[in-house]
Amino acid sequence: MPMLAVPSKKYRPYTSINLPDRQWPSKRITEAPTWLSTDLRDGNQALANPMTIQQKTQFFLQLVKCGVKEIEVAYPAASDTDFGFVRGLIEQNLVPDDVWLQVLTPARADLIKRTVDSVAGAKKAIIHMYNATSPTFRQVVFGNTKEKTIALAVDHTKIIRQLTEECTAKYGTQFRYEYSPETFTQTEPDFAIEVCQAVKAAWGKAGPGDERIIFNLPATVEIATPNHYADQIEYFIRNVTERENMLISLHPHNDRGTGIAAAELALMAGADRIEGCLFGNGERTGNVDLVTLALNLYTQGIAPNLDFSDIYSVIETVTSCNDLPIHPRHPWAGELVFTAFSGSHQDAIKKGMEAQSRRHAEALAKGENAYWDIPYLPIDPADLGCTYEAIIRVNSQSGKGGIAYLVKQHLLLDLPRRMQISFYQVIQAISDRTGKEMTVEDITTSFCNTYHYGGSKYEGRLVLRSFSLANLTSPSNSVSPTPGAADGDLTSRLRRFDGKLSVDGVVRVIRGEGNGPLSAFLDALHKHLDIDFSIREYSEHSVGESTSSKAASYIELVSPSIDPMDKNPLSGSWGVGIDSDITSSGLKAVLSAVNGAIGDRALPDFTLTVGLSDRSSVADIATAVQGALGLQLPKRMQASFLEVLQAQALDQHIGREIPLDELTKLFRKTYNFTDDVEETHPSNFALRTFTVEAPDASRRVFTGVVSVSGKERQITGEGNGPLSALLAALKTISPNNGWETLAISEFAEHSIGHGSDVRAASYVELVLDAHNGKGSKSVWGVGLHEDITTSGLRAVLSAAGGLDAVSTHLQNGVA
Ligand SMILES: CC(=O)SCCNC(=O)CCNC(=O)[C@H](O)C(C)(C)COP(=O)(O)OP(=O)(O)OC[C@H]1O[C@@H](n2cnc3c(N)ncnc32)[C@H](O)[C@@H]1OP(=O)(O)O
Ligand SMILES: CC(C)C(=O)C(=O)O
Repeated sequence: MPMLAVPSKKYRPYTSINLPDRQWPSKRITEAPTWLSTDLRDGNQALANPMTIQQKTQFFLQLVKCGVKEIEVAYPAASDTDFGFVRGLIEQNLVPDDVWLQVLTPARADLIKRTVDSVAGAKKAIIHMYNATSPTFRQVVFGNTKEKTIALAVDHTKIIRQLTEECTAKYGTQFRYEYSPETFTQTEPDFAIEVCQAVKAAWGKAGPGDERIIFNLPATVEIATPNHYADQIEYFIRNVTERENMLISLHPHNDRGTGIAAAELALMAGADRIEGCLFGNGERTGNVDLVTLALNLYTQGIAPNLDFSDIYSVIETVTSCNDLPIHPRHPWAGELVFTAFSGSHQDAIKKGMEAQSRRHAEALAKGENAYWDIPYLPIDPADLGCTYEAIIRVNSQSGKGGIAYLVKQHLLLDLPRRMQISFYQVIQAISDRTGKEMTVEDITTSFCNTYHYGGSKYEGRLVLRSFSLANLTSPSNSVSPTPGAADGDLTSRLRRFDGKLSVDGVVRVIRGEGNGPLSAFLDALHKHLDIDFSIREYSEHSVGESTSSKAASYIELVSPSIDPMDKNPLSGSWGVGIDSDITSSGLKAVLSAVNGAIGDRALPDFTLTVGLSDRSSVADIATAVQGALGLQLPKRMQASFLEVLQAQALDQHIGREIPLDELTKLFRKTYNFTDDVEETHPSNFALRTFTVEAPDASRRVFTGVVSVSGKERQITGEGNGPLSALLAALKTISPNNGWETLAISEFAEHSIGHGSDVRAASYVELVLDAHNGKGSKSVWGVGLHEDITTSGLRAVLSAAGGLDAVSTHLQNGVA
C-alpha cells in the first residue's frame, strides 16, 4: 500500500502536556548521570542470535573496564543461559565490589523467584520489575483495568520485597529495587505517577542514598519530539512525593532517531540516571547510545565517568559480541567521523591545527588551559585512542590544503602556498583519472616522484655527486668546504660553483659563477647543459630538533621566456631539497625543480675536439688513448678519464679543444703511467722488488720494497691474490691514513704487442668509503709489464697514487 496523501486519517499525533511554566529549557547539564548498561539484557534480547555466555562475559568485562557501575546483565527467568550467566559472574567472582548487577523480571511470582535466586550471593543487586501501563497495553495485552494494573505492580513489588529480604538474610546480598512502568511515554502522566506512588508505598522502604527506589520511565517506543519526553519527566518529578528518596531513570529508545536528544532534554528536566547500550544496540532502532551521550558530555568539559580512551577495543568487543557493525558515520565511533575528504574542510582543519599548536604553546607558557578548538572536529581523536592519520583523506573533492597537511604530517615538509597549488594539480589529475581515493602512501609517493625527493629511489636525470664553492671576491679566493651563504643572503658575493653532476648516468664536471651558490649552480647548468632557468621564489624552514635539525628548501624556477610579473603557480617548476647544510639543501631544491622541468628533453653531450676529430665523445677519447698508448681502457675507466678531462678543460681554460699529445700527457700524469717497462715508475708509489708466496691455495703473501714518495719501504701483506696482498701491505705503511675500507672493485687486463714483444696491460679500480658516510669514491690505475703479476701490481700502485686527490674530494662529497 502506498503512503497516504492524508496520513492524519491513520496516525494520531501525541498529546502534549500542559506545562506552560516548564523549567527544563533553561537548565544545563553540569554533571554526568548514573549510567546503566542494558547491553546484556535489552541489547541482547534484540539480537537474532543472543550472545553466548562467553560473549556475555567478554562484554561484561569490557563494560567494567569502561567504568560502568550498574549493569543489567540478564532476564534470568528467560533461559538457562541467562540464569547460568548471572550465576557464573557471581561464582567466578567477576563482579567488582562497586558494580551493581541488575536483573529484569516481569510481574510474575514464579519468574520473580527465579530472578532473585539468580543473584543470591552477589554483593550488590538491583531487581528490576516491569509491567506496561499505557491504555493499549492495559486493554489489549493484559485485559486489565487501571486498578488491576496497579495491583499487578503492587502485589509483585511486595513479593520482591519479601524474597529479597530473605535472600539478604541468607546470603548478605544488598538489594535495590527498580520499577518500570513500561510504555511510560504512552501512559497518561497522572496514571504513571499513581502507579509509581503505589509501588513506592508497597516497597515501603524508599530512603536516601542506596535506599532510593529507582523509577525507570521508559520511552519503550519513541512516539514524540524529544521535548515532549522532557515535559513528561519534569511533570513526573514535580508531582511525585518523596522525590529525595527516588532516582529518576530514563530508558529512551530511538524509534524516531531522537533518542539522544530525548535523553539529554530529559536530563535537563531533572532525571538522575540513564539506561542504554553501547553504540545504541537494542530493540528495533535501538536503545539510546551510551557512548554518544558520554562523549557529548565530554566535549562540554564534563567528566562522563566512563572511559573510552581506547574506543577501538570497545568497538571490537561490541561488534564481535553483537555480531552487528557500527555505521561508518556513527557519532564519535564510526570509521569516518574524524575524516574530511572535502577541500574546504581540509583547509580549515590544517589551518586550525597550525593555529592551535601556536595557541597551546602560548597558553601552556602562561599556565592556562590549552583548549581544543579545531574547525569541524569537536573532539580530539587522540582522546579516544585514535590517531590523526585518518583526519584528512584525499579524493577528487579534496583541495591543496588537505594534501599539504598530509605532506607536512608524513614528510615534515611545510610547502609554500604556491607549491601547494602546483602539487595539488598533480594529485587532482591522478584522482580525476582514477576516480578513487588517494591513500597517504599514494600522495607521498607522487610527491617523491614529482620532486625527485626521498633518496636514490626517486633520483631524476640529474644528480649532484659533489660540489665546492669558491668566494671569488674574497682576498684568498679560497675554496669553502662547508659552503655558507645561500642566494638571498644579504652579503651577496660572486661565487664559483664547481661540481660533479651525473647526467643520465654520465658524470659531468661543471662550473658556473653567480651572486650566490644557487645562481652559480644555475649558471653552470646553463653553460654546460643548456638548462636556462632563474629563481622566482625561494623559501626554507628547519626540520627536526636543534642538533639533528635539517634545512628544507623550496625553489620555484621559471624559464627566461616567462614574464617576471606572471605569478601563475603553474608557469614555474617547483623543487624541494633537504640537507643538514643549508646550501646543499638549496642546491638539491634547484636540481629537484630542474629535473621536473626538463622532462625527457635531450641534453647536450660533453664533447671535446681531440686531435683531428671534430666532435669527440667518450668513445673517441678511448680510441685516441688506444691509438697513442695501445691501452684498451675498461668502460668505467673511460668515464672516469672523461671526468678528468672535463675538469682539466675547465681548469686549464682550454675550452673544448685538446691536442692529441696533451691528451696523452694528461693520461700519463693522471695515472702515473709509463710504458717503459724498465723505467723507474714515476708514481708516488713505485715497485722496486717483490716476491709473492703462496702458503696455501687460497692465500698469497706479498713481500717487497716500494718507493713511497722517493723513500724506499719494505712492506708485507696478505690477501687471497697478489693484488689484494699488495693492498694489505700498503695499508700498513700509514695505518691512520683512512685506507681501512680501501678495496679493489674492478680488475681488467689485456695483452699489447706480439711474439717476444708482448706485454700485459692491467687496470685496477680502488674504492674507498667516505668516513662521513657520504658514499664512496673510486680511483683508477693502470700498469704495464711483460710479467702479468707485475703489471697488475703496478696498476694497484698507480691507483693508490691518485688517492690523495680522492681523499680531498671525499671531504666535499654530496650524498
Ligand atoms: C520492553 C521490554 O523489553 S520488556 C522485556 C522483554 N523481554 C523478553 O520478553 C525476553 C524474555 N522473555 C521470555 O523469555 C518470555 O517472554 C518469558 C519467559 C518471560 C515468558 O514467557 P511465556 O510465559 O511463554 O509468555 P510470553 O512470552 O508469551 O509472554 C506473554 C505473557 O506475559 C504477560 N506479560 C507480559 N509482560 C508482563 C509483565 N511485565 N508482567 C507480567 N506479565 C507480563 C503477557 O500478558 C502474556 O500473558 P498471557 O500469556 O497470559 O497472555
Ligand atoms: C523493561 C523496560 C524498561 C524496557 O525495556 C522498555 O520499556 O523498553
